[in-house]
Order: sequence, then C-alpha cells, then structure tokens
Amino acid sequence: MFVLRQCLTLGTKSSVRNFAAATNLVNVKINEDTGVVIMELNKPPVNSLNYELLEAMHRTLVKLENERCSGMILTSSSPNTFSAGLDLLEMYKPTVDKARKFWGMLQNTWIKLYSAPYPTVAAINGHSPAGGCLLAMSCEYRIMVPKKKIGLNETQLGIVAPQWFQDCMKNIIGSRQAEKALIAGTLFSSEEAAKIGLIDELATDKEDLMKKAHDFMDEQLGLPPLARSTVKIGFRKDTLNRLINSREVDTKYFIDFIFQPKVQESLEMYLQALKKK
Ligand SMILES: CCCCC/C=C\C/C=C\CC/C=C/CC(=O)SCCNC(=O)CCNC(=O)[C@H](O)C(C)(C)COP(=O)(O)OP(=O)(O)OC[C@H]1O[C@@H](n2cnc3c(N)ncnc32)[C@H](O)[C@@H]1OP(=O)(O)O
Repeated sequence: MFVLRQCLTLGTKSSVRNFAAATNLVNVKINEDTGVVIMELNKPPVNSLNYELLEAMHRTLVKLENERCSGMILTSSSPNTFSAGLDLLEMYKPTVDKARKFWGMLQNTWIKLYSAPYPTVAAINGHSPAGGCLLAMSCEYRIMVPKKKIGLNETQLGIVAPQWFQDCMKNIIGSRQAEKALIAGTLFSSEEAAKIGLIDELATDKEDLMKKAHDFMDEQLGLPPLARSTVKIGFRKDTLNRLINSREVDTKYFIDFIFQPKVQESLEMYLQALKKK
C-alpha cells in the first residue's frame, strides 16, 4: 500500500530510493493517497543520534515542508530501541568545532520537528531514553509497546537535560511530575509512562503500534488543517521561541558543560559500563 512517492525526490522511483539511501539512516515512505509519511530511524543497533542521523532527519523534515505531507509517523527499524538518545561519542572528547556543529544540528532538527504544522505521532517501538524521549515528546501523540523504558535520564549520567528538553516534558506531564522525574533522571516503564501521561496509549506489539498510529492520524486528517496547526503552534510557540531566541547561549552552556573534566569522566564511565553489559 505504501509507495515511495515521486514528488519527494527527483521524479523517479529509483531517485526516491536515492533520497533515502543518500545516507540510509532514515527510511522515508509516503502513502500517496493520504500524504502520510512514515519516517523510520535506521541506524543500528540503537539509533543513537549522531550528527549524520540528525542531519538526515533534518533534511527529511525540510523536504517534507515543501511537499504535500499531511502527517508523519516517527518510528525506528530497530527491534528493541526507538532511539538511545544522543550519541555519547559526540560528547566524549570531541573538538569544540565538532561539538558545536553537532549541537546546532540537534537544535535545527528539534525546531523543525516540534514546529511541524502537520500531525506527528511517535510510534515508540522500543526503549527511548534521553534524546530518544525528546524526539518522542516533540511529536503530538505517543504510542508505545509494553515493557520498554522512556524518560529523561540525563542526571543519572552526570549530565543535565537542557532547558528545552525539560520544557517539553513539563508541557506534557506538568511541572511537579517533570521536576521529580528530571531530578532523579527517571526512566519510566511503558506502563508507568502511560499512567503519568508521558505516553498517550499503549500498544500490544509493533503491528498494533502502527495500527494505532494510523488511527490517530486518520482522526487528525478529519480536522481542518489550518485551524489544527494554528492551535498546535499557539501551544508550542513559547517553548520554541525560548530556544530560538537563545540558541547561542544554549550552545555555550552545552560546550562549557561537556568540556568539564568531571563530565568527561562520567561519560567515560558510562560508556565503559554500556560496553561491558
Ligand atoms: C537548565 C540548564 C541546563 C544547562 C545544561 C547545559 C548543557 C547540557 C549538557 C549536556 C546535555 C546533553 C544531553 C544528552 C541527552 C542524551 O541523549 S545522552 C544519551 C543517553 N542515552 C542513554 O543513556 C542510553 C544508553 N543506552 C542504553 O541504555 C541501551 O543501549 C539501550 C538503549 C537500552 C538498548 O539496550 P541494548 O541492550 O539493546 O543495546 P546495548 O546497550 O548493548 O547497546 C548496543 C551498542 O550501542 C551502544 N550505545 C548504546 N547507547 C548509546 C548511545 N547513546 N551513544 C552511543 N552508543 C550507544 C552500546 O555501547 C553498544 O555498543 P557496542 O558494545 O559497541 O555494541
């Protein structure tokens, strides 16, 4: 039923494949009847968000702005993980230039995703810590398979979730719950996340997940798009503008923070623990 739509690319089916294959890091499919796009993160094993994956996402989001995209479902090709969050190797002993470029691309990608006028759904098919949770929270609706983990666990790594990550969480679960979760760096089970409203729905498995994502999308497509997107952007503009108006300061926080020797030590220990698992 899904075909790669020609107008996403240079005009032929094979150029569509080239568009996705330019990096191979995201698979993009569009239903030519409805205009609904499925963007599947495809950086095995855990979709850690490095510069290249973020750039591929950003490029896709920019392209969708100029196409007849009516809605987007964000998911991943990994069997176990939606996204493991930011690629820790981007923060571990980088050069200042590399870290700055990486952070700028994360900001770009988030701004595009958070402000997309069309409906967005995260079909969370696996674990979704930290930056993975940010991606999910940036969509309008979250559906998740059972028995996985989601949350902003930065504190547990000895790092701090940036203000805009925190704002996204506050907007969804409220200030008190967010404060507790952020201080502790809580990773919630899918079931706990559903209870506090961090996710909207539980699915039984991947098939059910995608069905529910399409059901949500169908409901949204029945609404007048301009009214829908105006309300969405109205709700999101303060959070968006807070970052847009302070991108340089935010980048400086990031650089100053990660270059502290204590933070580098924490990252090194965490990376080693992950490797030893
Ligand atoms: C208010 C003012 C604030 C001011 C603050 C200013 C600045 C803030 C500064 C910094 C903020 C930076 C923000 C960071 C947000 C992040 O996203 S940090 C990343 C956090 N991610 C995690 O903690 C997840 C770690 N991964 C896991 O827990 C597990 O991998 C998993 C996702 C649960 C999957 O488990 P599974 O068993 O399937 O896989 P493995 O663990 O065996 O992993 C496979 C393979 O992948 C490597 N890997 C995993 N995660 C990452 C990662 N995030 N980055 C890089 N590499 C990763 C893992 O090491 C394995 O590698 P291999 O052994 O070589 O195969």
